[in-house]
Amino acid sequence: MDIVSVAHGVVGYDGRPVLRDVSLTVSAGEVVAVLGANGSGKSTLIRTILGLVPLSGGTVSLFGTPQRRFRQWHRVGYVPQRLDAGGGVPATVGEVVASGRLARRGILRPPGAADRAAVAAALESVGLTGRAKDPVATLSGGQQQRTLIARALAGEPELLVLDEPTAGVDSASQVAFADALAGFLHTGGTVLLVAHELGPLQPLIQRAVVVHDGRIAYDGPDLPAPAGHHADAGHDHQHQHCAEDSSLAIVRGAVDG
Ligand SMILES: Nc1ncnc2c1ncn2[C@@H]1O[C@H](COP(=O)(O)OP(=O)(O)OP(=O)(O)O)[C@@H](O)[C@H]1O
Repeated sequence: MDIVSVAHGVVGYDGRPVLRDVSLTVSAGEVVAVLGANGSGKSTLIRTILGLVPLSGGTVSLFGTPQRRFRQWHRVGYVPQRLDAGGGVPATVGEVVASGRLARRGILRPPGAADRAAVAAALESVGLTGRAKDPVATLSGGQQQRTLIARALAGEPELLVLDEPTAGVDSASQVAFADALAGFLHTGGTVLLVAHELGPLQPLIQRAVVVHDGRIAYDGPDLPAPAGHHADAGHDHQHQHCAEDSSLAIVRGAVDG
């Protein structure tokens, strides 16, 4: 079954086209990375799939249901692009992760054993067991990102959508995240993620979709080769041009051969 299906999707902001006739399907159990240069429309594509940005043309279906009629949002986990952790979130790690259960249990019902077990399993899967009582603000950026991933996993989704889950994240957290993702895949999950650099995620990715100027420029199994020192997991800061170069290399490869 197609978990996600976008057909001829057109999206614009204030009349300015950002996605132009985009079609994409993601099947059950697939791990698809959306790659492309800054501003190419990657975030817009996944936000459109989630119904956070309206289509001005085309259709989106989730789990075989047209998005406008889709109500089973507990089947979808979403980790948005990380905000710079400036302000400090006054919640504990445990509270943030537990909030990922709300769509499952309904706000009025107190958490039960299944909720607590799911939260504990999610914390464990990202390597944050023991940090549940710590305020999120006391964690490193990478650990905060892991908290958000645990929050999404706690909802026991079937589809996980992540916007640059490893951007600017320390290498230990990248590895912890890759392990969590492998565990999620083992349970039959489907993953759609936006990435600039794949790093430790690379072995898990089965398919790359390259967005270029609001269109799908490549969709297939070839992933960008890790480039030189950029491939080093300890290489922490973001090099946007690297992904762009890799994407263009893929596109050229697709055109040439
Ligand atoms: N809410 C918004 N309102 C107006 N324009 C927007 C909005 N969000 C994104 N854009 C613009 O749409 C274009 C595509 O943005 P988008 O965030 O989808 O790209 P991206 O490929 O995810 O980029 P990045 O890698 O920088 O996250 C950009 O020109 C961006 O400035």
